[in-house]
Amino acid sequence: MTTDTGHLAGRGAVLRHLMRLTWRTDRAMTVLLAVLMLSQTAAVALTGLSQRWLVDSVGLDAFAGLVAAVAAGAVGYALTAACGRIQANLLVDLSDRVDVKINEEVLTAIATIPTVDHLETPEHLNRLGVLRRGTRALSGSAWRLAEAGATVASVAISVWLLMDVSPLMGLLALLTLPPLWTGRRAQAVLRAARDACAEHLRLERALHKLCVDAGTSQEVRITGAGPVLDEEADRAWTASVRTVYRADLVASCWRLAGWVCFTASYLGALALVLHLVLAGSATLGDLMLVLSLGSRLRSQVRITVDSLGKVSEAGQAVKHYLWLRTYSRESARHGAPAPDTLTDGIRLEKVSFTYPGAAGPALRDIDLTLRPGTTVALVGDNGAGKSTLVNLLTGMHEPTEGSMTVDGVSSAGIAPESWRDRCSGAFQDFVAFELPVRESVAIGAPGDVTSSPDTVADALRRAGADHFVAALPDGGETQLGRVHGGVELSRGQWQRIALARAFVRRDAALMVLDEPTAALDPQAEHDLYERFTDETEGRSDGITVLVTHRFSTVHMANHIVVLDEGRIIEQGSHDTLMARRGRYWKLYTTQARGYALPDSDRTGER
Ligand SMILES: Nc1ncnc2c1ncn2[C@@H]1O[C@H](COP(=O)(O)OP(=O)(O)OP(=O)(O)O)[C@@H](O)[C@H]1O
Repeated sequence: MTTDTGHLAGRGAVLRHLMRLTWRTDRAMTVLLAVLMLSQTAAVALTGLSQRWLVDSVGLDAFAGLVAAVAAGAVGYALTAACGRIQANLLVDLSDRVDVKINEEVLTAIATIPTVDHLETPEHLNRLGVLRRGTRALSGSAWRLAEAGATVASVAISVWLLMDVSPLMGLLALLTLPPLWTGRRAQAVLRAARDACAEHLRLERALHKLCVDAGTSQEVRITGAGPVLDEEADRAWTASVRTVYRADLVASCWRLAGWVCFTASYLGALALVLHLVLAGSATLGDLMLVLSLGSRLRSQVRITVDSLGKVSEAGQAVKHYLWLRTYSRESARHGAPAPDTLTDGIRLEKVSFTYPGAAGPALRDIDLTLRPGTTVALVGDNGAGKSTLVNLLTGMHEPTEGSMTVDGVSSAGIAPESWRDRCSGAFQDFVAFELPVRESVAIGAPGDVTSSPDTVADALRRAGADHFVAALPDGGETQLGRVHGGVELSRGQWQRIALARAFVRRDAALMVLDEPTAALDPQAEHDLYERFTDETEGRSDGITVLVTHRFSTVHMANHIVVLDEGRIIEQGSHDTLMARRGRYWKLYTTQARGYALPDSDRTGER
């Protein structure tokens, strides 16, 4: 009960918020729409009344009354037709604009949640999918509700006029109940189906995207996986269509049942008035009124059912919107600002982490100290937990157990956006920002004064991108990316731009380089890290965390951490770990042996 009340209060708050949003979007149009809606309600009453006057005046031979009735009917009809058309057009336009604002709100909420858990949990992704598809319904929901309210008012007027014929006609108001109730049942069935389809629709979109996306379609074509993916996507689509189809069928049965009740009761009402007319206690005008208002009542109830249906559709989006707001509020952390310079560094004590919904932890009992001014390399087999550890350090995930401190302050007590401002990073799956070169690099420190042309040029140089950028048609101002008619780069060149983006924030407290040179050749990677190590040698505050599988690079790090199945199995300097002849030694010597020249080649060299 309390939950229901809270839920209703939440829905009320969302509705008020939507109304404010509509009002702020266009006040004049909001007022105009409200006036049009009221005019339509008045027009309904006027049309009904005019029909009654008309028949009564014919009976009484009252010419003036006849003219007045025709005039009132004409005004009522004109009002209904004109207002309805204008209202529909304006509503589409205003809803479109409110939709843009709601989308902005939703995307901002999704993007500003400090961690990325919600983007990796299927249940949350389904909710976000339904919400994103439902923003259009949300944007018009306040109007739909107003429309339903106005129609209910016109139903009340119709019934009041009918009661003039006979108080028994008041019972006609009850006619509206079955279609309204069954309409609600139908909507509940459709809502459940939409929720049930979310997973299938998400899968279908993801699979079809793989086939048409420029980045993935090449592999899909070469491997010939297209038809298999297409078939899988079709299966997901068919499952979704079947669910909706079944729900449509059930919903139609509910609606039909409601209208059968309505029609039966209406015919009963007509029979009653006919009986009254024959008995002389009602006029032909009354019969005309019942005929006219009765059929009008039917269209009013249909509009109300439709409007409430749209409100209910929006209600489903509201449910997920409320969840997003609550989730975003509960995840928000307003901690202290991150330290300007690190003195103690980052410490992890007994840290474990389990991905949402995962069976077991990806990291267990991690004890690690990252000292300022050092480069720490994370090594280990695929799936050992290196990227997960990087994600914890940057705040993309929070430890599920243990503690992480930055200069002695718990990471949970530091404002996430402040910590992110102190981090920079380059990744294997980098983003190719299709912007002019300078912007594509400067975006690494947005709003930062250090992103001046000189700083960008320096970052490009450190990333080894200066030579090819200088050769571009407009140098640093060259537009990148063929989608915008710019210059297309090779994957390695794109990766160097991504590295420059990481380097542009020179004062980063934490720089994570998670296999950011996978697209570079080994020599280029070696040169890059050598230059990078030389340049950062004098820096006493920043921490660099490096993930790479190339041991020629790893050995340059001050501290090396070896992970295996989510645990740290060794850590120390290159020399210490080599002397220990443990896993690091084994990995290093195996790779070194792979690069060593056979004796015959050495002889040839000499
Ligand atoms: N988003 C996720 N949800 C659930 N499990 C995940 C997720 N990402 C990674 N994992 C799991 O966590 C474990 C560690 O993965 P992680 O990506 O950290 O390994 P890694 O050492 O970086 O591997 P690689 O060298 O292949 O990049 C793996 O078992 C992986 O299956």
